[in-house]
Amino acid sequence: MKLTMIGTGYVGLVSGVCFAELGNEVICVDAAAHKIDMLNAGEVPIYEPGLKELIASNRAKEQLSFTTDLNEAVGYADIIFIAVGTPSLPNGEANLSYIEQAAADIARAMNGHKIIVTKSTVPVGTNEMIRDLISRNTSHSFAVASVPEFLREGTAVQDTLAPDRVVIGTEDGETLRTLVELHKRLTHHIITTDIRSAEMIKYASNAFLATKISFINEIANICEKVGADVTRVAEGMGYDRRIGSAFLKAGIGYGGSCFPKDTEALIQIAGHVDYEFKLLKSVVEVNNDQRFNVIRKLKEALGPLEGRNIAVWGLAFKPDTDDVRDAPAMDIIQSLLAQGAHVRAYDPIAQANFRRELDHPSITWAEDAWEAAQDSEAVCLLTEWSEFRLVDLNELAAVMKDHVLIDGRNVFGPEQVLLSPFRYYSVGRPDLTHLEQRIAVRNG
Ligand SMILES: NC(=O)C1=CN([C@@H]2O[C@H](COP(=O)(O)OP(=O)(O)OC[C@H]3O[C@@H](n4cnc5c(N)ncnc54)[C@H](O)[C@@H]3O)[C@@H](O)[C@H]2O)C=CC1
Ligand SMILES: O=C(O)[C@H]1O[C@H](OP(=O)(O)OP(=O)(O)OC[C@H]2O[C@@H](n3ccc(=O)[nH]c3=O)[C@H](O)[C@@H]2O)[C@H](O)[C@@H](O)[C@@H]1O
Repeated sequence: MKLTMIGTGYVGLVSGVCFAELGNEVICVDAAAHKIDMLNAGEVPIYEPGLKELIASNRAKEQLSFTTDLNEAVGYADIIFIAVGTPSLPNGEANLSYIEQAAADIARAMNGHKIIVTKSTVPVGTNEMIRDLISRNTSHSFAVASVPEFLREGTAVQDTLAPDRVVIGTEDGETLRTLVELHKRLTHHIITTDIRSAEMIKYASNAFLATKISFINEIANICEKVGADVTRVAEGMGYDRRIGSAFLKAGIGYGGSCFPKDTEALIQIAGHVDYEFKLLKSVVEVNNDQRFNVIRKLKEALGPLEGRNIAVWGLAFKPDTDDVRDAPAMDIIQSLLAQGAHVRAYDPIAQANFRRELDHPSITWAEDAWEAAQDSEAVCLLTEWSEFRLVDLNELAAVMKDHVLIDGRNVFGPEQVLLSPFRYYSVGRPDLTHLEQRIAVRNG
């Protein structure tokens, strides 16, 4: 089939490339000329494992191309996917201006019947708004559908080629058959539904995953006070198939371009129909506070932070991405700076993106984890990049001025910590900072 993808962010680019990989002819279009220039030069504007290779092979097969010319791209295809951003407005609602612009652009460029599919995460009712907007601006026939995207950054290619499910919301039978045909090689789990339910499935899924994270983070906070180990608690809960083990990793809270904005947007969607989503409001509140446990633990270990050298390992909101949108590291570093600390920051991939968002004379940008730790009094591990797991804690201690380790992602095991001089703070695991407890753990 001939497909056009509007927007070459994570969703547009990865889905476009994966549809090409399945044998479709795909044009990806973006209004940002610098992204298209990069893609045409063989570069990839985002860091996503496996993506560069797939782009190269599909361009070589002439299955995939990139352009800024939306007229040409819309004219060429049978199915147009809208994959533009839907960031938060200051009040938490989704900003639909990119969606409206894309819909208006499509309407003007149409040259015959088109299927217009929204992949972007949009509030319930948005596809109907898109249908109205397009019908006011074209005389050609068309159908709309909602096919929300569930990929995760860092594993986007495998998530797209082998999704848990595909949701197709449309009220048009022929459109449904075409979209099922397009997606059936990806999974047997194709859920077909009305448009409004499809739109809601996306928000409900992200909100539920965010709820699991805030839930386990609260359990972790209680574990710290009662002397239980949240990693064992999560394991014990996760074997119950009704609960499941995924998304029960306690840490410094969720970040990224989606959970924070989509939870806020769903609270607003509910509010517009006079429903107060109390549970989700608490999920957000818990998440917004969880990251500051890092600061509390630092103060417990070091006292006032003014003039202290604090190393920060990991700036991306999760490993295997260079995305720093709503990364917990942003708030944590701002808080450190506000308290007069010197920050020595390092991330293997996301450092340049982070620095564009937040730079300060009191931040030293390190070339590697060791340089960040040099002469520091504490290391705060905020993103669980695999290279951090391999660090020998005794070698690390040797380059530091004092030995505080705040492990925001529970990367290190008690056996590594017990043999090191660190005053170690994890999330929801038994306190290893006092000698008697260390000896008790060591003796089993
Ligand atoms: N990032 C992710 O992992 C996921 C994102 N989503 C949703 O997918 C949507 C897109 O997200 P991202 O890919 O992260 O967005 P993004 O903001 O990274 O990229 C959107 C792209 O669309 C382009 N664009 C905007 N208006 C345009 C127009 N009228 N014509 C042509 N290009 C235009 C922008 O220049 C930009 O390159 C959002 O609604 C998001 O919530 C859904 C699942 C996963
Ligand atoms: O709508 C979206 O954009 C996407 O949002 C998330 O994907 P993503 O944000 O890429 O990454 P996740 O792996 O979900 O992680 C989100 C955040 O939660 C945190 N997290 C995740 C899992 C966990 O157990 N604990 C935890 O703290 C991560 O560190 C990260 O900060 C969803 O997982 C995707 O299904 C969805 O498509």
